[in-house]
Amino acid sequence: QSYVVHDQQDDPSRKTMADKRMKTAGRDVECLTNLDIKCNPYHPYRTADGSCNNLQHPAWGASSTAQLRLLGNAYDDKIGSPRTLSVSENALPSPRQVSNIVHSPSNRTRYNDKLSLMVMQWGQFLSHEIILTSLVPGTSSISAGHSITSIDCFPIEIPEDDKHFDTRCMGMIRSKSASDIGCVEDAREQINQATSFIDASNVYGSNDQDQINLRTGFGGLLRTDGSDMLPASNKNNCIKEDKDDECLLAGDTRVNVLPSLGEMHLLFVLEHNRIARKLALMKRFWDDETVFQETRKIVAAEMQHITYVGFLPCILGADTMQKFGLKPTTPDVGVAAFRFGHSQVPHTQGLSDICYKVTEEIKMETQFHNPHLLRNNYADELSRWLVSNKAPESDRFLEKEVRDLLFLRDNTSLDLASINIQRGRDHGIPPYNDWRRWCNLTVASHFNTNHGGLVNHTQ
Ligand code: HEM
Repeated sequence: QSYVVHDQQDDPSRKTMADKRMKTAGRDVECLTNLDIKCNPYHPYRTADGSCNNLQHPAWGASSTAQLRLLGNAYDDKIGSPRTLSVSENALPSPRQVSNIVHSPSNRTRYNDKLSLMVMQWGQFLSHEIILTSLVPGTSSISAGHSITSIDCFPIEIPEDDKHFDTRCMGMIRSKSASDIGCVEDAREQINQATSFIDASNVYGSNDQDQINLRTGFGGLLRTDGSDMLPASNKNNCIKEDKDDECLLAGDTRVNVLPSLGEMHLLFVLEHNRIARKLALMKRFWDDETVFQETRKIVAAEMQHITYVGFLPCILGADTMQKFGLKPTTPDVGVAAFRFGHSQVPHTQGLSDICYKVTEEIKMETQFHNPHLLRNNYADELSRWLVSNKAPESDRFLEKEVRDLLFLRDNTSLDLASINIQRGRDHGIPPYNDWRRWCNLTVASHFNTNHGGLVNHTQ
């Protein structure tokens, strides 16, 4: 293979797109269409935003494009109104009520004897690699504000007899509408801010500006804090202990959500720099851009390899892998199928010593948006804990820490199961039985929950 380097900045068509992205960086996203993009067919590397992967359809898989559907939408009005708002007999139960009956943890967590917690952690890291659904600007789905002022608020009703929450309402904001900003016509669609390919965009960012911010500009290296830790971010998206405290910066904004997720980001930044240093020694005439792009290519290939050789067979099984010829993930997975990993989330963050003995188990609810464990040099201990402890079974149960105590702060928290259900309605995802029909399965008339609940609520 020849390593001809085309400087993206010298390519006028790329410049136009980079300029457009620069304008939007740090602000609300715009959407890209095939018409916006002019590709250089000779450019040897993936673009930062995933455009031009397919020269005939340059926007396919690019960041800031509308998400696709396998089945048509199931909005109440077929345009964008969630089914739950229906006053007809089709009105749906509160997601929290469903969550209480279906997803409430069983007395004892079932563990999978074959899978370590790293399978869960890779799942989350990978899901952030291929999907970041834009929310309505200026809001955050994690804010549990109870005042409903905007049509984009989509709060979750909490039943009066709820055992955990004493308020009647859990805040949720609708995903941004791609239709509202002219990305698509007709019905409401959602936007993916990440590239859809496994191209390590969660390590390198999903647009030109983010990628530039993450690079040192010399030796092809990515930025660190100078001592093998992720660089500091200027955003306020984590818990700060004092005014000088800083959150972590990575290619995906969710890096601070949990220390074990941040640890995966750190691992890949260090891996990038390890390879870049070796390449720079071997190819002394390569400039920063060439070392960076060649290393990025190798790191993305590593992520693909881990996903297809390690992760997917654990999740899908060898037969399904064979049957579908290792097919890449399909549309709709982000809001529907891929959230299966929420049931594999454990109830702690743990540390293991060099003999892989667990030395500490820390309550999960103290660790959300709290990067201090990682920053206090526990990265190795966290990694050892992830690879040597069993993952909870992938089932319908979510641990209390994510079902009652998600993002706990000032006595306010959220339920991830309720949010998943409500998000499905927000996106107009068709009901369960439509998916069973699509998979050639029989239609279910009730959930056999062993709790005696939810019969006739299969809509
Ligand atoms: C480790 C603890 C985890 C926490 C605290 C967590 C939390 C969250 C939250 C708060 C959301 C946004 C919900 C919304 O507003 O709709 C979300 C989305 C999502 N999660 Fe998780 N999650 C975790 C693990 C996982 C795992 C293990 C997987 C997969 C194996 C996963 C896959 C997803 C996917 C695909 C989305 C949708 C992303 C998007 O559309 O932007 N998560 N998660």
